[in-house]
Amino acid sequence: MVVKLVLDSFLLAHLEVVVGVLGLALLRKLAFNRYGYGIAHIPGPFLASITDFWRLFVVWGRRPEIEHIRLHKQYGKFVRLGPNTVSVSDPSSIREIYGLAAGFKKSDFYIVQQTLAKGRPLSTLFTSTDEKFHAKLRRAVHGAYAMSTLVQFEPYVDSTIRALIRQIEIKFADKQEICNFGQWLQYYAFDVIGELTYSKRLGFIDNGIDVDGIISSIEWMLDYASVVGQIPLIDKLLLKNPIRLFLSTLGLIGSTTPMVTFAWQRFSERVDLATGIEKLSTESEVSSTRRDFLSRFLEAHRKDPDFISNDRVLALSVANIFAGSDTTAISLRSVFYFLLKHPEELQRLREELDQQKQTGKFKRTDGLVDWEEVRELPVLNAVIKEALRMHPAAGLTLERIAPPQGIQVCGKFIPGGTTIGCSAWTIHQDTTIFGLDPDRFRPLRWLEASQEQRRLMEKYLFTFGAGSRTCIGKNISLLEMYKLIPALLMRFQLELPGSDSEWKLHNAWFVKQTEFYVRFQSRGPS
Ligand code: HEM
Repeated sequence: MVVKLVLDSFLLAHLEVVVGVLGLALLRKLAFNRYGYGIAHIPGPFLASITDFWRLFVVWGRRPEIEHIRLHKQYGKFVRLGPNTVSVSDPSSIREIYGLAAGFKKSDFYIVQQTLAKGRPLSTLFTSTDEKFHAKLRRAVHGAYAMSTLVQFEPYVDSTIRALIRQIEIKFADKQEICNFGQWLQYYAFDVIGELTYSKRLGFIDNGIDVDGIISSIEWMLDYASVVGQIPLIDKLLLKNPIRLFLSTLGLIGSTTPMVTFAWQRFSERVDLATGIEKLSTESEVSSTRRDFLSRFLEAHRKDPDFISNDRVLALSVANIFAGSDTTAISLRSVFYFLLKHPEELQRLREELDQQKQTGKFKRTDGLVDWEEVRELPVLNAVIKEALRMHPAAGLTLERIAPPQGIQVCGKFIPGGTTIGCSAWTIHQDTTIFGLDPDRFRPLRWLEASQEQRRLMEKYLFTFGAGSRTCIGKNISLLEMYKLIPALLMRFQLELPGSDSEWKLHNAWFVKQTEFYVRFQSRGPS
């Protein structure tokens, strides 16, 4: 009490001095931010150079990709986005930053995305920032995602496509009701991941609902992580504050993320938690032949139980759901939306598919197509690549930390510890690679380009990232897209409710589209 009184009277008597000292300390910090990190020569907004709150607010505005494109147009290849943060939009920097031996590691932005399991952050394949640990984990499971396993995954994708078609027929085709197609594509992406991971559709499509609120919980997490991830320290005061985590480990408060609860339930339905071995139930009699992700992760567990522990198996499944569902839904929405906005492109694709069908190239009689039949179709290829270029799912720079000794990027020295990265949204605007009209949806650019130009366009398509942390699920997502798009286009006539219908975009790390409505009409039996 006495101490407080003395302190109060001191503060009152010396208020100006106290304010002056604090002001000086703040100025010193701001000056250090601007000049102390060794990147003062990199241009960018003044506010960005003195405080990370600038980029936090840009991201909070929910359209940072527009700001990033604008800034690169104004300042060139290098833009300073924070006191210690740089965005690069030169395609040749991709190899330098993300290359296998480049020596960069993921930034703390990814730690903010770590979901919690009983108060412990889960370090997954996607969110791990320890590159050695990551490399070992990736080696242990990469076979599960290899191109050669795709054929074994096809039946799982087929059954989900059939379920989606059935629902569209029942609810929307030839009816007045307009389909919230964006949402159904999300149900599709979640159910496919469920099928692939657990051999079990999770019920998004069958029930037409967000099962266990899992989609909205991921949405909440992305909203949070995208903003807070700009100043990761804030996460330690909020979701990952030590007191909260401690109380959660004691079970006094619940902090387990719904996505983890969800993955854990699926996991414990299949695995005897005491032994870590798959349960033998009538349903899993097929387990000897079942080759879904979970059984592949459990195989890795049997090979190296210490490293691939039960928790790691859980983390691997969570990474699939987190990284593979929204991203695929976003990409599918882009394909359909851009096609519907460009009827001549839709027509070109329809003609390609109809011709394949009429000439007996599609063997199946159930209206679906096999991966082998569609993976090389030129127009389909061009449409998908162009949609992935126009609207990459990840809407911020893929942040990395420069190695301690510093490094040259595009001829510029970047000091060790600098956060640096490229965003697909700015890379894909590069006119030297993608042509003079990069903001137009023009699949023909992929067909008209010379062999050399196409090679460059493919090389610098950054939608799936690059290097050691490149998307491990790319083949799976392509499988999901290459099979669904023809199946729907051959079965239905799709149109936007009005010629001026526009989707809405919300960039919370993943650039999600909403209000994408479509009318369906049957095209007759296939
Ligand atoms: C069109 C759909 C997809 C897009 C656009 C996409 C995009 C990306 C990107 C950009 C990264 C790199 C992130 C970074 O460097 O910061 C990534 C990593 C990853 N993706 Fe995908 N992804 C898609 C589908 C999938 C699917 C279907 C799965 C799972 C089956 C998946 C699982 C992962 C995982 C586990 C990582 C982390 C890989 C690592 O660090 O080793 N993704 N994805």
